[in-house]
Amino acid sequence: MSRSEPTATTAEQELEPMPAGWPSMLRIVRHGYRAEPKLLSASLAMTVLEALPDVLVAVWLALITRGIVNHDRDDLLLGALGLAASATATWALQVTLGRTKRRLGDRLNIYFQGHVATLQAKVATLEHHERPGYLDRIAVLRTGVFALDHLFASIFTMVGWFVRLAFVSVLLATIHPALLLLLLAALPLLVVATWRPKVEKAAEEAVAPHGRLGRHLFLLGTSAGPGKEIRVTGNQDDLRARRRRAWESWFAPQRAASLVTAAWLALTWAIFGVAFVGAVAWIAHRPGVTAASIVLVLTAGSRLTAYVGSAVGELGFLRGIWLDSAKRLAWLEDFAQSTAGTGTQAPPDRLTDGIRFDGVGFAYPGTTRRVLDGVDLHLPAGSVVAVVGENGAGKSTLVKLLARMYDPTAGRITVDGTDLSALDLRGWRERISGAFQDFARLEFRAHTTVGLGDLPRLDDRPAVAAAVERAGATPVVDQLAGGLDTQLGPSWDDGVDVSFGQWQKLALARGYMRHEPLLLMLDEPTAALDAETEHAIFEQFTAGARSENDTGRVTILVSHRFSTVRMADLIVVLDGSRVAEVGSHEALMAQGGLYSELYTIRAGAYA
Ligand SMILES: Nc1ncnc2c1ncn2[C@@H]1O[C@H](COP(=O)(O)OP(=O)(O)OP(=O)(O)O)[C@@H](O)[C@H]1O
Repeated sequence: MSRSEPTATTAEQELEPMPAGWPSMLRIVRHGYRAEPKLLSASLAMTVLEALPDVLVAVWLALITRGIVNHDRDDLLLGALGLAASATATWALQVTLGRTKRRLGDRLNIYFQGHVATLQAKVATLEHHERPGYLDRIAVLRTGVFALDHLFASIFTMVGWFVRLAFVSVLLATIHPALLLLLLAALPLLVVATWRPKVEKAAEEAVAPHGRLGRHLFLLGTSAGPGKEIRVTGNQDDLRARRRRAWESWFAPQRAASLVTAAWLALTWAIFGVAFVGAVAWIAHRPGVTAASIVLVLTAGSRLTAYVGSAVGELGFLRGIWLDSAKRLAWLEDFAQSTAGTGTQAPPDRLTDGIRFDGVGFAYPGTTRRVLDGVDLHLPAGSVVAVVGENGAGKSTLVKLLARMYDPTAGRITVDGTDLSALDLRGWRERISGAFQDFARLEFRAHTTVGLGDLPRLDDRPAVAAAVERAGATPVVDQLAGGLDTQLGPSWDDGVDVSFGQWQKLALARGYMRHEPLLLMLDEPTAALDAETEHAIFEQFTAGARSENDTGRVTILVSHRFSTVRMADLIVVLDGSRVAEVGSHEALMAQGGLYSELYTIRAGAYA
């Protein structure tokens, strides 16, 4: 295996364990009951009822046999009528229950999709999108959520099989109590059936990173964008070999686990089979045994076998798929809750002092390397602050801490003297705004795409037009056939696509929508634009930031372009996770340190 490929355990390393299975399942059932109490109760009641006529078939067959052997017309008639009644009741219940369950399934499906989407949006941090182990959990849940309604179908079926098992056991006990020992013989089977999916799931989870890598490489090999690069570099064969290795590393351990558990299952089936044949032989050889009781043992026993088999299969599904989805959903609920933040203080209306970093250190969850260390900074109210540094110096991380996508692991950040973590998270997010290098392409009509930057002013056309103007996106909108009313995104009716840079300008306009933010974060929001355009946009912006700034807004600007950076009031130079220099362009140039060195190398190329 290549050193760059993931080891099987990396993803789940040091993650908090998933919640326990059965309590999670109970939680999901409670959700289902809250969402659809009537349909759920009706389905359960019918499931229990449905078991009775099915089991009684053994009794009717025994009666018919006794009627034939004894030439008893009453037994014969009763048995035949019972058989007909059982068949009719089974059919009627099956049809009604089938429809009810389908309706319940559809409704629960909609409910759970909404619930998972809401939970994902509620998670206040980015951790579940950035940490490999969480990505695995969410990826499985994303596909699993479409099947969560089946969990209920599975539970009903399970309940049905166990009710049948109980009925048939009573029936066997009426022939001879010793026949209940057959249930004991079924126990190892049920134990193995419960254990098997757990082992297979553990094997699946251990190799999940290989699966993710395989899918990633497959997408690389089959998508247009990477396709260009792969052909130019001639990497096809290497990628194909890596993908094959990834799939093999993913598949082989799972197959091994499956073979071992299948062997155990076969053994326990054999134990049950021997016990069943033994029970029939034993009953047949008992003195005074009647043909009717042999028929009863045979039919009840074979039904017992069928029920055990079905219960085992259903238990496997329940344990392997539904229990796992339930655990993931319960985890996501807990996770969303844990990231909600405990702060309650409202952010100030306007900044007077600004934002301070006191000894701030940060390591991404699940890692030990500090990507920010001992950061002391004062970002004065009303200022435009540029953050520069080499790739990986921690610029975006600093921005993420300010947006509270993560909390510092050491030190603290304060806003006008109040700890950022003491502020109500939602309240703080409502007072910040931003545009980022990895922006979202929101495929709506252009005015919505921009207006979503400030939900309360979504339909405020002048506000949208002003934001478009400030972001230098007016030419983009002018070029659209329907102006701000144009549908963006080629996959929609009348939808048009715009270039990467144009999407980025619209995203920047979205970032400018909030008119009174306390903090505006611009993390390389114009990286796709040429240096002159970026320069022009920020020249206009910084002039505005100084003249129309009633809230003491701090603007953080991350850029690699020194022609833009030099316009800032304050420049923070990050180097190897620490703040190397802070000051105005002139002061830093006079200092002759890292900034002046970088400026001299780079500025010539862009300014
Ligand atoms: N989600 C993450 N999990 C673990 N490490 C991360 C994560 N995101 C970033 N890092 C690491 O943190 C360090 C700082 O990353 P950051 O994105 O803040 O750098 P940057 O200065 O913005 O870089 P660039 O100029 O390339 O955008 C890098 O070494 C990066 O590998």
